[in-house]
Amino acid sequence: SHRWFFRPDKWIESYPVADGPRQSPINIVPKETQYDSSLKALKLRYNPSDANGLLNNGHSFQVDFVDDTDSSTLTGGPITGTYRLRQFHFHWGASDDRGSEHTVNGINFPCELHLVHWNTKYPSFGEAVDKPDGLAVVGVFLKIGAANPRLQKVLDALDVVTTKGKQTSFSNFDPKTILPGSLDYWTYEGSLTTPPLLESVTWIVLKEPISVSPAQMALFRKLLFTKEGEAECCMVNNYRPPQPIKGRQVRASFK
Ligand SMILES: NS(=O)(=O)c1ccc(C(=O)NCC(F)(F)F)cc1
Ligand SMILES: [Zn+2]
Repeated sequence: SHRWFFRPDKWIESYPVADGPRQSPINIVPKETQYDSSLKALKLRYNPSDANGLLNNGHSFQVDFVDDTDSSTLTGGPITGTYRLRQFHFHWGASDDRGSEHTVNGINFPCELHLVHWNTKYPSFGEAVDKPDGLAVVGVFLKIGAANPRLQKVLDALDVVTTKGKQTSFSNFDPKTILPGSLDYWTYEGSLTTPPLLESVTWIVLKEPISVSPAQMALFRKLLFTKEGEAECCMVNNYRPPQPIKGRQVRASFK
């Protein structure tokens, strides 16, 4: 079943950094975070025409962005300089009681969105991905509620990328439309949550979730981990559980 396709407990065998000092995700305990008045507001400026395709990569699906200019960027927040949007993707569960990677007071959300950005002090994403200040990922929780019309355009494209390796055209989409009203965030130094688990990510987790309906969650769960022609295994529970905080400080941009 899907347990054989996504085995976070096995990753240590090939990626010793799996039990490193700054692994992600983590459980966020708001009462243990520290408000930092020096944290700036997040500035997300995305150009919808940079959206460039949607891919089932075998462990999630991602919407890729053209990142050869500074037309879709993240600035401000806890970071210095300019980070370019590379892709966004999601993690979700087999049922609505789990699926997110970060948790808040031990609470799991059914889904979590990650917007992946890389530091333009490096020449490319590939050069940035293994540097301690190389990436900045904005995490957004999805909680069960009313159907989210802004999400629907992404979900409607999934029926043609059911199997691993399938991709489809996807353009003219502004990720700002799937962000919550408030950009209040928690931030900490962490890692990629999938192999190679590189400790290169400044995490920026938004406090306010966006909504998703049960019917919309069912669309995520129609994807497969497997390639066309292989015995089908549904793409669910593609989330890594929270990792040890190891003394890290989680800062809050809000009181
Ligand atoms: N789930 S996450 O932490 O946002 C996350 C973000 C990006 C990647 C990624 O690009 N892996 C491919 C690479 F770079 F070659 F390693 C993996 C995980
Ligand atoms: Zn992710």
